Amino acid sequence: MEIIHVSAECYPMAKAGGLGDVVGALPKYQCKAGHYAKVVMPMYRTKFLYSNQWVVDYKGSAYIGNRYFDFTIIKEATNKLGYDLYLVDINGLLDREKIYGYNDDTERFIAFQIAVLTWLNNWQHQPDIIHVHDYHAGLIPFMLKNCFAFKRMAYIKTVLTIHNAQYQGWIGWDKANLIPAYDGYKWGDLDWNNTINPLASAVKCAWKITTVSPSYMSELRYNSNGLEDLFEYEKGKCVGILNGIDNEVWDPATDPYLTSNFSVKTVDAGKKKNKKQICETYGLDEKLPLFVFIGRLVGEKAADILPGAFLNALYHQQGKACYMVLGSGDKHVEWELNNITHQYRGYYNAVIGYDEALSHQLYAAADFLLMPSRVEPCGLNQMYALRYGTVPMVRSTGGLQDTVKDMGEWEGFGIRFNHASVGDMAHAIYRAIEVYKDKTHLGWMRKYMMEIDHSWEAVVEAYTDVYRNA
Ligand SMILES: Nc1ncnc2c1ncn2[C@@H]1O[C@H](COP(=O)(O)OP(=O)(O)O[C@H]2O[C@H](CO)[C@@H](O)[C@H](O)[C@H]2O)[C@@H](O)[C@H]1O
Repeated sequence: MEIIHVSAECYPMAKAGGLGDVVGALPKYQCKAGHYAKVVMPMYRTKFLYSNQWVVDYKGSAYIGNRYFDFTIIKEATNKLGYDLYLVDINGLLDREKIYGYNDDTERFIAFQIAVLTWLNNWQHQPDIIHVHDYHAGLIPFMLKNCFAFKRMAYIKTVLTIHNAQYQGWIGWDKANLIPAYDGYKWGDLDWNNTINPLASAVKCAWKITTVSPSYMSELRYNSNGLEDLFEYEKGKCVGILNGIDNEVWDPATDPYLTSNFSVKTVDAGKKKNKKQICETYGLDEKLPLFVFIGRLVGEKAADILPGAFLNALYHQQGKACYMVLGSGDKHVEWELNNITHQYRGYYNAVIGYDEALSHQLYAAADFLLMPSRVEPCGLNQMYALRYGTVPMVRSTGGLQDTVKDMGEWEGFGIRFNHASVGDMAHAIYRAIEVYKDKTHLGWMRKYMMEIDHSWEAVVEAYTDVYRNA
């Protein structure tokens, strides 16, 4: 099948979180399975753009509202990612340093979607599937079905994958003219609660919907930032498919970012070397268990409880553990997390920012990875942790409960807790410090975790079934 993935992120071109990881890997494994998968995304000014070769694939123009714009589609010249990567260059709109966070993000992503459809409309043939990811590409199913300019493609099957339903891309009706002319009777397919809601529109118009774990699929029917009734109504076309991870990128045996590579057989010694390097760099005690948090510092990840939880643990478990944070997001949380560094030197450190290399080093060095998420559609961090022999400590929600079994259960290998609260985290940290003393148990868990298969190879077939059903 020929599949076009449309997304705002794709690793290694541009990544702000897990969306980038998934869109960067799934097409590669679909191609390996015999499909012809491609990715099209905005052209941001990233390092990957400047360090690779590109060829022009298409030049076109379109309108967004009454603004005329030219665009160019360029293609990575060597197929080095294992699939064709296309970038949409719209001068002045998409060619920026960051992916999100501009006042005109609405215009940017609508123009991106119009450019993608204008490009596809000029193909001689039609792809089998247009696979859109999250709300940034969420207007495509509506535009294909209802915009006069794209009618020729109205029957191309569309699949929406929801990585995060918290963000829906709300647009006021005063900006409705940004969407190309469409059949006016169909305005309801754009609307949710008197607002244009790109995610809701995609849920209504896509032929099939997937979420990134089965538990999250059920959760959306009672917790989806206002779309609960819609998910209940559309449940017939929804499927939950647990994400995979790219075992080639995330492999402790070959990971170029690590001080010392290791495998299942050498995990204890390998982790020790990586931990030593991190502890030396960040002034921590390598003899103590190392707890790490990596992620966006936002409410969904329960980042707001981290400062309290760390202070509590640092006080009550004095001298028994070290903690390290890598993340960015809410400014107040960043400030609080930074502040602890001065109070508990030697036992705690924080790097505020985004650092891909350091994230790999931390998965390898840590003994425990904290994920107290309030909402976690799938979660990739815990799967990376498993692969690097790091015990995940997760709140029982979404994909976290689909992938982590508490060590109190038969063949359990992680630590689970029920509430995103300082109390629950304190208890979880206490349990972790206890198990750290039992080297036999810890060693068994590490080896067991590293052998769990979360590869994309095992997942690709589930997506193929969804495409076939569409
Ligand atoms: N400061 C930093 N420096 C370096 N790396 C950092 C970083 N902050 C985050 N990362 C990296 O970003 C990724 C985060 O992925 P997650 O899946 O945990 O969360 P996210 O909420 O972004 O993804 C959403 O989409 C994914 C994919 O479907 C779902 O798994 C998830 O539940 C959903 O919320 C990981 O690769 C992590 O290492």
